[in-house]
Amino acid sequence: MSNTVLKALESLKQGRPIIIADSKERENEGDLVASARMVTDGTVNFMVQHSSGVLCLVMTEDRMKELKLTKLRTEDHQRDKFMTNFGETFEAAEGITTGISAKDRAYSVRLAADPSTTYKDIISPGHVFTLAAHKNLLKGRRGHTEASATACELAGLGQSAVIVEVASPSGGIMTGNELTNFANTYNIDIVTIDELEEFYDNPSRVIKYSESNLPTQFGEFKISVWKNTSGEEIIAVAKGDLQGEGVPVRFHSQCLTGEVFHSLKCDCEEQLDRFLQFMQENNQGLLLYLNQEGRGIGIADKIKAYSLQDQGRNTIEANLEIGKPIDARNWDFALEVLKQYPLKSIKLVTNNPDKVKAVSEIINQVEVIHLPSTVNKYNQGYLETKIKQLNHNIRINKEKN
Ligand SMILES: Nc1nc2c(ncn2[C@@H]2O[C@H](COP(=O)(O)OP(=O)(O)OP(=O)(O)O)[C@@H](O)[C@H]2O)c(=O)[nH]1
Repeated sequence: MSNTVLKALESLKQGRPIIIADSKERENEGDLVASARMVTDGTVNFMVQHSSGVLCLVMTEDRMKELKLTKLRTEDHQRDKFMTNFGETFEAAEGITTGISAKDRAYSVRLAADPSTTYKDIISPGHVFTLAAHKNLLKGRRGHTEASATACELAGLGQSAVIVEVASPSGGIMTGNELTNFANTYNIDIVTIDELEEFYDNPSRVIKYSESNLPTQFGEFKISVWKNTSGEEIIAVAKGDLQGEGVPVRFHSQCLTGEVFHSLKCDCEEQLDRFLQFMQENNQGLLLYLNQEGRGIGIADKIKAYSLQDQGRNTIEANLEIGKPIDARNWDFALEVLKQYPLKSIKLVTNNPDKVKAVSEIINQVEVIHLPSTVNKYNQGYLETKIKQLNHNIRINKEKN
């Protein structure tokens, strides 16, 4: 289910259309939906060609007010069983010709969806219809208007969408199999309003996107990729029964220099390898591999900090000198992923007190296991700084064993 939603959100981010289908009980129809901020001229052209041509910009009521577009609710409105919240039509005040072409409408839509646009930048009436989404979205009204605003919000693109109803060449509105075939022909993602709502209501909004076996030199594991709605990813490497007692768990921050190039400046690769070995020996465990290169500052700044460390600064001083925090990591996404596993009591493998504090907030039984780090002439200062200034509980090994 959620994979479908995530794929659709990805399409919206790229300015491509998706189809949102509603239930048989309601209209039983599909609307072509695109993000109003991201929509391309080509997408609007496609939407116009496969609809009756009535292209609507969905926005919040507040935005409609800001743009001084009046909602068209009248007494008559009560007789509309769908309670469609039409607003006045509009188009860009400048930068278009007649306003009706797909290109002109795409321009008008993008303009109105741009938060910096004011009512002075548009004129009304124009060639783009408008719809106000209910302020409680699908909780307030289960229409395509609210579903499209929900989808765009989930994609991180604000509650502004552009929508049309998909028309059948027969002259009717497309439903059922005809809609599915249309989506397949043009490779368009279809999501239902129910799927969107379920996804929106899930407080963690993280999903396991993919999973496979992973044989390694340490043993056989399962690798999965978790995603959140911001498009961030966490890699989970798991082994065995995770419901048992004392399951080994580790949050591991990415370290390209250590893990790919086997740098001797840090103990990251050793900690990773030791944990994979530990999972294998225990025949169970969960590693969450986090995209937090350089304690969250990224590889480019980590290397900048390294060059200062080459000149004698320690790892803390170097980060501060380049204007970065000592540690920019945040554990929220990792904790949400951790919550998806049926863990009761764990052995948290780390030397970092911050990780212990974070994990202990969501799991009651946390035993902490400290794995040793091997000292060498390049990482000695780094390990000492971590022990003395960052309170890491590192047991130093003189030689790797
Ligand atoms: N900015 C910066 N990042 C570093 C440096 N050395 C290693 N890292 C990064 O530090 C992260 C690992 O943090 P560590 O402090 O080694 O260990 P930890 O993850 O906090 O704790 P453990 O669970 O005990 O391993 C990885 O993202 C590495 O890329 C450094 O000198 N500067």
